[in-house]
Amino acid sequence: MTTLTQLSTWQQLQQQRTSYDKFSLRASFTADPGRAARMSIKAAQLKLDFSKNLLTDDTLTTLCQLAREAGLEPLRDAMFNGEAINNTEGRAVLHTALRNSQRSHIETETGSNVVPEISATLAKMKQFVADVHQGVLTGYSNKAFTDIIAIGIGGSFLGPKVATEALRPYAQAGIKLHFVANVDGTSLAEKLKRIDPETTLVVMSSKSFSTQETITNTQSARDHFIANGVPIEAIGDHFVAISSNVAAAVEFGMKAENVFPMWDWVGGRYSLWSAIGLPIALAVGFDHFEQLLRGAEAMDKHFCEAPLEQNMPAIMGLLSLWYSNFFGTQSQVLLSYDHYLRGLPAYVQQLDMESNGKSVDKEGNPIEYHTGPVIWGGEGTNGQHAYHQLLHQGTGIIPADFILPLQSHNPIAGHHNMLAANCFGQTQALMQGKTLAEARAELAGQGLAEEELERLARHKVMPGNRPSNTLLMDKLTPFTLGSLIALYEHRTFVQGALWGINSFDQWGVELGKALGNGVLAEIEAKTQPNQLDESTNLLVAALRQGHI
Ligand SMILES: O=P(O)(O)OC[C@H]1O[C@](O)(CO)[C@@H](O)[C@@H]1O
Repeated sequence: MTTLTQLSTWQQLQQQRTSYDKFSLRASFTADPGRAARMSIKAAQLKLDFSKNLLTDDTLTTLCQLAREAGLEPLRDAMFNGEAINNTEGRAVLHTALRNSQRSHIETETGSNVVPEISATLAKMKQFVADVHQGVLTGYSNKAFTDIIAIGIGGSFLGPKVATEALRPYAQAGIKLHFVANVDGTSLAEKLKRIDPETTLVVMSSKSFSTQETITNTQSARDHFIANGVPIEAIGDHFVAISSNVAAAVEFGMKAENVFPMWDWVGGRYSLWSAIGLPIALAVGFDHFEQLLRGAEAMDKHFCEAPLEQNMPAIMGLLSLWYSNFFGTQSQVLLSYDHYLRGLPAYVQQLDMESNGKSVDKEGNPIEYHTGPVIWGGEGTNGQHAYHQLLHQGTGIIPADFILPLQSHNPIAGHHNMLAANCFGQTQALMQGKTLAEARAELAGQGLAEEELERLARHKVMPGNRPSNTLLMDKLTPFTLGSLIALYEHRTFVQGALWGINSFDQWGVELGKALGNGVLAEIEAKTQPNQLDESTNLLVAALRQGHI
């Protein structure tokens, strides 16, 4: 089998890479007035400007050829068609089916059509949301729900949390959402302080129904509710669940009709489109949740139909590979120039790092190139007063995605133009940098004496040539949010597909969970003491004593 690095296009890219030592983005823009218009794509109500990348037309063509040679398109089609591309778990990967309003038949590898159960679940969610909002479903005392505590972790938390935060302008009046993920009791306790159990609904989300944090938080919330007036026989009115393990949820005390299904063919970090999105629908209404699905569906269509040279997720994935494997970059930064999108970096962090943090290929062979980058980021303009210094003048290249809605939901005079100017100005500064001559001229303009000017000039030099994408949308809406999240899902897929890894398992998190259970047994003195390594034994002993 030909490996990625043996492909002829990989070798062409290696040759092309050498010419980038002399490549200047600033000069490219001067020499080529059509660069930005040509290196821009509009799809699914998003616009990507990728012209501020270390990229020539030739390299773009070669990268797309690499994708073709590596079989990206057939693998993409296999995913959309329900083939078991998650080969270590023998599962289909069908989160895209959850938002497909066109097809009535999508089969998993076992031959079962998933569409009817998706439709039935959406209908059930719609009814449930309407019943909660209209006060048809109430707590034990027949008072309407005012608060929802959503308990879940990882993919059963980040999607609902980030989408609910992002869609705040569409919030349903009279309903407050609270998210609890961490097993740190403080997280739950702080939320419980803010709610009245009598008018609070708990939505527990756990695909497996075995995740320690989620089970423990839900049990403790149930204890709190019972201790604060909710009759034990009414717990089923206040607790609902989303899980692929319906039996376990019912055993826990949920009413069977209030357990929403999840399926093996939806990965946790790809699950916000399923019933795991119930907290989103409760927060913003089912119609807006449907719009979120439509936005993602529009991006799916684009990903499936656009030629690679005009394909937003493909180009973003290829750029990621270009930097990781040919420039040695280790991380990528996401900069949301929208307060409502402040959680997106954390969402994409899980999506990408849990998917592509792998070092063997699909057959288990060690791979010889760098895979999943570290994903991090935050909210513009805060980052400009913190870590942007490293982006501009640090020793390494950190490719950046800048995300900006053109219209604000809160157009307070002047603010949005300043926000946008900061966003665009940062991409410009990263791209063009500042030469030594420019630094000198600037200092001379400030009237500095020659010696002082020379002393400072080198500190003011900015190398430039620092790559960035700019993603624009008219406005942050449920549709554009869906499209944006699906874009990052598919970017992640493209990278994993090219690297030949399985982006849909996460075995790496299992060892920590298993060892954590062993440590807990020691802490609770259920096993012989001092069975662990010396360092961990001493840590456990300190905890038991309660002081250092
Ligand atoms: O929904 P569950 O089964 O509680 O799992 C929560 C999370 O734990 C993981 O399995 C591992 O961290 C994630 O992939 C998943 O989203």
